[in-house]
Amino acid sequence: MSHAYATEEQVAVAAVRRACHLTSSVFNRLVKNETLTKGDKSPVTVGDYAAQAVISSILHHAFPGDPIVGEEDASDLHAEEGRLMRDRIIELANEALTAELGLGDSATAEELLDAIDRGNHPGGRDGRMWTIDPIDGTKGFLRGEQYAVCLSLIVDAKVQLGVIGCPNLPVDPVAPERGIGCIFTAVRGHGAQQLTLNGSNPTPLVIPQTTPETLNFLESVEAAHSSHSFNDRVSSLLNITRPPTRMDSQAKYCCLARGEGGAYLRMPTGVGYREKIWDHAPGQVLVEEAGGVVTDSRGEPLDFGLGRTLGENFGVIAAGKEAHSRVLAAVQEALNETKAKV
Ligand SMILES: Nc1ncnc2c1ncn2[C@@H]1O[C@H](COP(=O)(O)O)[C@@H](OP(=O)(O)O)[C@H]1O
Ligand SMILES: [Mg+2]
Ligand SMILES: [Mg+2]
Ligand SMILES: [Mg+2]
Repeated sequence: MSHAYATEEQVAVAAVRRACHLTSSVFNRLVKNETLTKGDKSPVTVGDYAAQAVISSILHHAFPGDPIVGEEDASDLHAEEGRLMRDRIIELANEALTAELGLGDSATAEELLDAIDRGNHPGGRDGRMWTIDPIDGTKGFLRGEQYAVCLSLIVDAKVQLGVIGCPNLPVDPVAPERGIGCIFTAVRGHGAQQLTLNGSNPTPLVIPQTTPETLNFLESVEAAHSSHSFNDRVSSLLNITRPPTRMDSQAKYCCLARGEGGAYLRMPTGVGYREKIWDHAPGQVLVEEAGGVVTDSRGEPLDFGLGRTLGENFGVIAAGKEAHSRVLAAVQEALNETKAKV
């Protein structure tokens, strides 16, 4: 790890590992009153809050001056109704923080809620900032399917480091006996790799060439998050015969980076939703460092300097270089068809 972000990468992998152990152990013990519905109707669990507290505390310890753009905030936990959840989050976060990192005595409830709220940075074009998505794909997490613990370092609006932990993802899709649980890391200019969940056995990742027979789309499970019907249309324009692979979270970027699927296509459903930077920053650097290309549906790069969101939603196309240009052309053809209809 001889590069400018070696310390950041080491700290980020340690933080993601800790959070992955926390979330997978929480899943087996999750009970009904440990999930809330946020203002935008999306779910959040004690696992999301505790994992953000852990990652934010570890980052603060190592890089006290760095701002954080984190998905969660502790506002729903201050009220009396939030007390049971709050106690559980504190217990889980302290278990994870004191386990092996030697961060000293247990943190107080106030310190951990502050750690969660340190994720309130507005983002922007200048300087260093971290993004945390403590559980990406909370719906997948609740179903016992794919989810990801996602961390990135953005410097002057460019993602320099991405670390994604996927506790439920098979280590090797064609060798199920190797078990589940992987961590993916990428540093701009230094490649992408997959590690085991305990941080060992680094394997470099390079996206292979695809043909229409081997190409298929990776897409969200949730129809509300991206248009399944648009992807169907693009598939038929490209003569893709394999059905799409539906999977929650940035595990889609990880699978793409190691040669599964061939293209990740996420087109807006038309409800005016703005994509969040923490849902794409680590995936973008991972796919680019594995030799792929990530753009919106116009072929423009994603802009991580606009704030907490990517701005107006033109969707996301991620694929290997050659597949990307074919998919982009088909996406534009499908968009033109839609325009011609209205
Ligand atoms: N209407 C919408 N359109 C696109 N993305 C949405 C959305 N509503 C929620 N999301 C985002 O979709 C993410 C999950 O992506 P996917 O569908 O690929 O698993 C969620 O992340 P969280 O689960 O971290 O909240 C959330 O940020
Ligand atoms: Mg969420
Ligand atoms: Mg997310
Ligand atoms: Mg999340």
